[in-house]
Amino acid sequence: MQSKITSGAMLKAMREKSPLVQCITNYVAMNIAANVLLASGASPAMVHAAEEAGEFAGIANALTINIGTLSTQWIDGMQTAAKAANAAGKPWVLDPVAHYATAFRRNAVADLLALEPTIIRGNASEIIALAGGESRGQGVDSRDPVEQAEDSARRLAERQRAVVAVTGAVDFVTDGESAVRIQGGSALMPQVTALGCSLTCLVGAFAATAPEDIFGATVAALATFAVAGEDAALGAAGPGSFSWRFLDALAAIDAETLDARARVSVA
Ligand SMILES: Nc1ncnc2c1ncn2[C@@H]1O[C@H](COP(=O)(O)OP(=O)(O)OP(=O)(O)O)[C@@H](O)[C@H]1O
Ligand SMILES: Cc1ncsc1CCO
Ligand SMILES: [Mg+2]
Repeated sequence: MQSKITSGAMLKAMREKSPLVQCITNYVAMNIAANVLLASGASPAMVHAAEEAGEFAGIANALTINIGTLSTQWIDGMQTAAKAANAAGKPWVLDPVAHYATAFRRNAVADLLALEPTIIRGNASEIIALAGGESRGQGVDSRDPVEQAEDSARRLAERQRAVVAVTGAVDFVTDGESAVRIQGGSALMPQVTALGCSLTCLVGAFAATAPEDIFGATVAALATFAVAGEDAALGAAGPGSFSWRFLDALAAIDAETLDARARVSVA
């Protein structure tokens, strides 16, 4: 299903709404992800404890769940929040960080998939493994090209009835029927930790803005990262200066620029 409104219009609407996004993310990502959301115009809250995660999911406009630094207590919070989001009809995004690495992660992700995430966002190695394929991922880092994950993404999207976003040099988004590729970004992006985790949170912000157009919302979030990544790379001396330039670029990008520069093509 192709989106009826542009990524730029989505960005504008997201900023007008400034959605509250409950991010259950890892210790590495918490700070950068919150800053990415603030710079983009959304309102992040890192709330993960089982005692409150479900209640908070009732308040938030969207939920994102990332298994990067997992523990049994965190899994309780994730499941409670996902169930509450489902009960309240709110979209939620799963980021299956390195789920192939250990049995603990595999089991946690299988249980979360059973709770039917609205969107799954991962790197190529994660998506290949999630669809049952043999991935070459090393820890949290992808070692597979996105092109190799495209069939896996389509299968996973069909199986889960979810939108699947695979990120890397050229991103790929599919709902199992339609698919697009998004070019842009920078080779410096995978050299800064947790930008993928941060993108997962931003996907939540766009999904909260356009729950009726989850595919278009996902594309808009990825396109925003792609254009901001290009801008941040200009003049960046390396991963360090890229990192702060990226926040500035996210804050500076406007709807017209996004629509003029987003490179989204039907796959
Ligand atoms: N080689 C590249 N060239 C351009 N953009 C890239 C490249 N690699 C990644 N990106 C971009 O970086 C962002 C994060 O995607 P990535 O696939 O690195 O996530 P990830 O592996 O889950 O990251 P992390 O686990 O560190 O959070 C996306 O916007 C993606 O398009
Ligand atoms: C480095 C790292 N380790 C666990 S989560 C994380 C952030 C990138 O996925
Ligand atoms: Mg990741």
